[in-house]
Amino acid sequence: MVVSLAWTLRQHFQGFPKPSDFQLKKETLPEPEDGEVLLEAVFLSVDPYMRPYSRNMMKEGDVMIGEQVAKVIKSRHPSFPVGCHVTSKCGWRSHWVCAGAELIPVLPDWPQDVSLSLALGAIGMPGLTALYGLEEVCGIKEGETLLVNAAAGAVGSIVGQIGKIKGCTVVGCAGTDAKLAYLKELGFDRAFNYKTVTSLEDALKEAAPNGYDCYFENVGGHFSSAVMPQMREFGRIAVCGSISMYNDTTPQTGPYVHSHMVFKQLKMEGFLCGRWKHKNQESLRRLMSWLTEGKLKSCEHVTSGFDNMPAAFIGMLKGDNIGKAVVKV
Ligand SMILES: NC(=O)C1=CN([C@@H]2O[C@H](COP(=O)(O)OP(=O)(O)OC[C@H]3O[C@@H](n4cnc5c(N)ncnc54)[C@H](OP(=O)(O)O)[C@@H]3O)[C@@H](O)[C@H]2O)C=CC1
Ligand SMILES: C/C=C/C(C)=O
Repeated sequence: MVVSLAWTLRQHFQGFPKPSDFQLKKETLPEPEDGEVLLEAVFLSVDPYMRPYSRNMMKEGDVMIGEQVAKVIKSRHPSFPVGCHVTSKCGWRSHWVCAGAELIPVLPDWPQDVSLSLALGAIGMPGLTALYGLEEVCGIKEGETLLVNAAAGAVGSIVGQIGKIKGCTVVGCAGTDAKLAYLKELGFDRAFNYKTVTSLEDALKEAAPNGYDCYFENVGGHFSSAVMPQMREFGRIAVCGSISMYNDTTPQTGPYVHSHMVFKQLKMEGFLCGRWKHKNQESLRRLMSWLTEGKLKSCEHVTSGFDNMPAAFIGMLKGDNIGKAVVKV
């Protein structure tokens, strides 16, 4: 019998999440039955989607949703022997018993010198999101100008680097000067701090005087309104997220995009990375090749200790992270 720790949602978030919204509980787990395994968390992910999804998918008292890299410590499933690593969507739990069918093994031949935590970042859901947003939604082409916001984060940092791999001019925005320095290290052509520029409109114009062909949208709200007039004709906008709106208590309103959409003949499409899950294995291999060839770099903001899950989540929403925010147990 194993006693697991689990972080639950004590009460729905009102505005910005706070530590008292979470509660740590103990769960006694059964022994694994045939076809099941016992998992022990190694790395847990904290992601922006947990904020909006908590409202739609969870009730108070539920275990926080989320993905982790876990080690199999007991097994009654032949495909998942003791000692192997998997990704599991079992939430903010230290241990879990589940059917093997619910698990995704990490890529076979995972290089020894690549941290398994990247299965939650560059070689995981955020990396896939960046790739699908650019290839499937934007249909990005060599020579185009790409804009990405929240650019130093898990998704944005991969978006910009794939943009460079594809021969584009890449502009990124982020919220600290340390993040801008990181974007330069990654090869972004231009970067600015959206918090300190005197005019967002002028900063966007200065970074790309001829406008943007593709806009990878992570932020939404006012930022989005400033970009629309600066899209080029036949521009494409991949709406990946809108983190500037997740903690709003009253919805933001306009300006509205319609006239720019019409007269510039823009295409704007929201997407969830799961739409292309049939391509994930091939896509993860491609991301791993870029990483091992040195074309793709990955940075992580690692918080130590399962006890610190809420602090890591709140810190990520505040913008503490450069690269992917993860918790190491
Ligand atoms: N559609 C899909 O399938 C998926 C969508 N997403 C979305 O992609 C976006 C990025 O996610 P991810 O890379 O994991 O997260 P990040 O690692 O980028 O972390 C969040 C970052 O958002 C920025 N941020 C926070 N608040 C604001 C604000 N009010 N205005 C502007 N920026 C803000 C902060 O950076 P800074 O210091 O620069 O402000 C912070 O570091 C999110 O919108 C998320 O919901 C993510 C995965 C899948
Ligand atoms: C799967 C993730 C979705 C968002 C909106 O973050």
